[in-house]
Amino acid sequence: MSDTVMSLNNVHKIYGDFKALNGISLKVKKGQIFGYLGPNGSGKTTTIKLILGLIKPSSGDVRVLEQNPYINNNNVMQMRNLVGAMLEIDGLYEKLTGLQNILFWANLHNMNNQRARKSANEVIGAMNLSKWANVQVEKYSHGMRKRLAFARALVSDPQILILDEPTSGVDPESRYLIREMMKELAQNDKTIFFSSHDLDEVQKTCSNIAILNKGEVISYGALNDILSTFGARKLQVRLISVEDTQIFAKKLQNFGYNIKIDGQVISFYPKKDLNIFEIINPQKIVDTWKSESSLEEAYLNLVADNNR
Ligand SMILES: Nc1ncnc2c1ncn2[C@@H]1O[C@H](COP(=O)(O)OP(=O)(O)OP(=O)(O)O)[C@@H](O)[C@H]1O
Repeated sequence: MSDTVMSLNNVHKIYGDFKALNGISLKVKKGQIFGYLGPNGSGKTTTIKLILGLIKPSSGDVRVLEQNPYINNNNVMQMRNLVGAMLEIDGLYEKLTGLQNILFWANLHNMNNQRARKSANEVIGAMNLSKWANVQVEKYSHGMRKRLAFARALVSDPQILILDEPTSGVDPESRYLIREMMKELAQNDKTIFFSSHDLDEVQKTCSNIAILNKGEVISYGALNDILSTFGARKLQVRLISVEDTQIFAKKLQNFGYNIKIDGQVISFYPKKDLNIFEIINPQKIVDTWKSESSLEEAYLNLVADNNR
């Protein structure tokens, strides 16, 4: 069997006359923590719903563990038992306790009572919710609900976890717990696919990413490859005076560049055809160098380039 556990091949999703996804192709391999990024409305949740079989693609092929998740047959039912999910709307039952919510889910996954109880207590403990296990969910804070929804996704010991913005709006403690749990799962060969707007988090957690913009994948691959390709493009220029820094900054902005100024240093991502010595007197430049790029810089510039 191939080590690809999920794939999308030229997937389109059209709502009325609006193209939410416009030919997405992706592969996610076993053991990867795969970050799915993109501005609001770029199609992340739509992709996640397709992967979970909650909606049907307009065209193209979606596979999870070699199955088409939208079809109902025995193979797909078995596949679903190997997938844990956490959506933005958590679907927790308010009047049930945290433990009851998880046991209910375990029951849907056909776990026997003994295994369900053991596993439920473990995942509740791992998410630091043991003291709240017997409290109704309506009394939980937002961060606690997120941790409980994450625990619920884990209870059946899934091979694949699909998470839609698992850490949005949670406190640093919950964020840390969820992040560390993701890393531990990946070390045990589980695969995690999650959408996020938290680029720092994605940089700390993911092995692979895809960046989506307006329903299209604009960057996709190993995070380190994307950062080093992008970092190689970042240029820093130190000028001899604050005044010269301002003049150079203005010229670059007139050319449409996003720049960052730190004292007398300007950093930006030059296009191939730019010769900086044609727009600033070389004698005004003290030094130029290339430097590392953060995911945030890579993301902002990739999306801006794509929107131009
Ligand atoms: N059922 C629907 N009917 C019509 N349009 C929809 C439907 N669901 C989503 N869309 C549209 O498809 C686009 C993609 O939505 P989606 O929720 O996938 O974006 P997203 O990347 O998850 O956004 P966010 O970061 O804000 O959660 C949006 O423009 C949205 O309005």
